[in-house]
Amino acid sequence: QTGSANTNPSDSADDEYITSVSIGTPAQVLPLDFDTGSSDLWVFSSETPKSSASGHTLYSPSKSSTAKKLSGSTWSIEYGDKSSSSGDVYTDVVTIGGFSVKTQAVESATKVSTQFVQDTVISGLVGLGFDVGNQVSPRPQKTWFSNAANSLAEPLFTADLRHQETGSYNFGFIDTSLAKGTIGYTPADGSEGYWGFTATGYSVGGAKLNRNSITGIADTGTTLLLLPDNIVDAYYNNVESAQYDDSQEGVVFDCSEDLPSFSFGVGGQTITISGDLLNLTPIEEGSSTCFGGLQSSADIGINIFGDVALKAALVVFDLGNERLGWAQK
Ligand SMILES: CC[C@H](C)[C@H](NC(=O)[C@H](C)NC(=O)[C@@H](CCSC)NC[C@@H](N)Cc1ccccc1)C(=O)O
Repeated sequence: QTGSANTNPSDSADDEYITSVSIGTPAQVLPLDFDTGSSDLWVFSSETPKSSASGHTLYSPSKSSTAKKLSGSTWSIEYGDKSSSSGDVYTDVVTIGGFSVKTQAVESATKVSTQFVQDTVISGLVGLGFDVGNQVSPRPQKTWFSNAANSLAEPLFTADLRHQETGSYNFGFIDTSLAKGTIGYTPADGSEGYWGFTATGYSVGGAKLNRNSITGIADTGTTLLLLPDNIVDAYYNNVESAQYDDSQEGVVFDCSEDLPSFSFGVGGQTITISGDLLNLTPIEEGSSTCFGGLQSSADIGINIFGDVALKAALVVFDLGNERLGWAQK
């Protein structure tokens, strides 16, 4: 068995990618953010305070004949951007891309931070990280993918995120036609719950890759490519108008400037992110100053290959072999 779900950018800056997920009987369809950087499936629900829930699609367990309260279980999660949510837990049938998991832990939010309240394009997250990262207590729950893996043709999923167009999350198979290049595989370290890996080097503007390795995580739930200051500086030294903008908390530049590409080595392949993909968006509607897709990871303490990097590739999250595959698109 396999599954295939379309995913769409949430806005003109590709801030998030939205995928429809069916929960319960009859199906309640919610727009969710698939997040390989976390391991909890949580949703806005009938239990979310009305003041926080307005504008969001809600899951109502009471309207699902297959919903069961996981009594005594609660969850609470904090994200790198200081956003957070918490609540209680149900189990219900969850269908993604035509594949159903009958008894999936669906974490219902009784509290959500302002970032989520304001982000009305999504009604929750589907954690696609490793189970060790799940935050349900007293008994941690499995992710949807972990529950599905044994029934899928292959215990893997792929992410094909695209700039301003529809992409896909495929489960149980690799559609190699989505990529131009060969898939390069490298070991994945799931010990922290993330999809951790090491890139073997990098270069700016198509130069030969150096051999300075970069260890980080592949995180579909993070918009940017977040790397160490020395690499960020090496890149923006090639962008004449680049400067750090305190209010934007990042490097900005003239939207009219042509940006160099950024490449990194992984699994014997080279992934090149075009300059266009590294110009994320004007800092505000109609501005001629643009915000960079590559920013510093110094404040977080971990390097994050977020959507800006993932958009350049077909990425294989191979749980069965504990490895990540990357192919140029
Ligand atoms: C460092 C951040 C906290 C403290 C840390 N939490 C994490 O690492 C969580 C699981 N993952 C995340 O905060 C990040 C990975 C950060 S690596 C430190 N990914 C998921 C995030 N982008 C999800 C999201 C999506 C849309 C809107 C907001 C947030 C922890 O629990 O220890």
